Amino acid sequence: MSDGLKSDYQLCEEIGRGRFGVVYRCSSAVSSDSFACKSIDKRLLADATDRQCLDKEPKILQILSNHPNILQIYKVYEDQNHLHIITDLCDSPDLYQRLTTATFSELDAASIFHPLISALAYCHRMGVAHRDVKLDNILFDSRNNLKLADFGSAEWFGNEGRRTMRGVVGTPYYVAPEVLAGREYTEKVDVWSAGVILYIMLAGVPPFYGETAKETFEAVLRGNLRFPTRIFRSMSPEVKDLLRKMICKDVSRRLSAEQVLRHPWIIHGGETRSLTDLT
Ligand SMILES: Nc1ncnc2c1ncn2[C@@H]1O[C@H](COP(=O)(O)OP(=O)(O)OP(=O)(O)O)[C@@H](O)[C@H]1O
Repeated sequence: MSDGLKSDYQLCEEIGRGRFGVVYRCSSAVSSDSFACKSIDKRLLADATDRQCLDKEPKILQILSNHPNILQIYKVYEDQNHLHIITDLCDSPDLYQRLTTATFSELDAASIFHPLISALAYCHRMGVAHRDVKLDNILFDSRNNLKLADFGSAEWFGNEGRRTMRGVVGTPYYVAPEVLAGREYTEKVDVWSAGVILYIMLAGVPPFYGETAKETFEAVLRGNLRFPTRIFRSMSPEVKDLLRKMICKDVSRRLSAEQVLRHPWIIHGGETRSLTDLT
């Protein structure tokens, strides 16, 4: 273990495991505050692409460190076999775990969706596309603050005069059709994925799915958004309007994250139904 890490933090119990390493709870030797330490085993990296992702994530997190809803990075230590990244500790259930027990009312969904979209708007303002927005990457700290995490697939756009990206990344249910089609794409792929998340929070099922990954991809490529009456009967026209404008195949008509922040459903915190009823 790196000497710096040993003197600055005390490693405690394991709290999770990913493909490349282990996440531990740790406490600061100075303040005793709790953090997470993600220890990546460099020997598990298969190739140069893995190594690139690994190097990129802390750099991108450092650039984005000023937003309250983006996982903050505090320190990086490297030794011969490991990279140790100290971040906010998110020890409340993630959004995926929260959705295994219940779907959300519009009000509850809005209270989660607003910080998520504000984090994405900030990423886009800073020239970063997340490219893997999904339920399991939406974490919560012990005070229930949302923290957007896992920038391993993120990419800079808009630098060197470039505005578009290429490369198939993401996760089947959430990925935007232009990514699957192998076309050039923009940061609006994150808006599509965030729309899918909002849909899942309200409906309990993704808007596009199939028995296999291939069938799911085909459904995404068709991009035929439906609101089954059985599920959406009681939902406001405003939230359906927002979903249509986010999960929109035509990228030029799809809202930007900034525009989503100004949509009436977001401005009224998911309370548009009662406002509509009053008028
Ligand atoms: N800051 C954190 N606080 C608390 N738990 C965390 C934190 N970061 C990650 N975890 C948990 O640790 C586990 C492993 O996370 P990690 O980021 O290494 O891998 P992953 O993104 O889940 O998977 P993979 O890297 O294999 O795609 C996850 O289940 C996650 O919930």
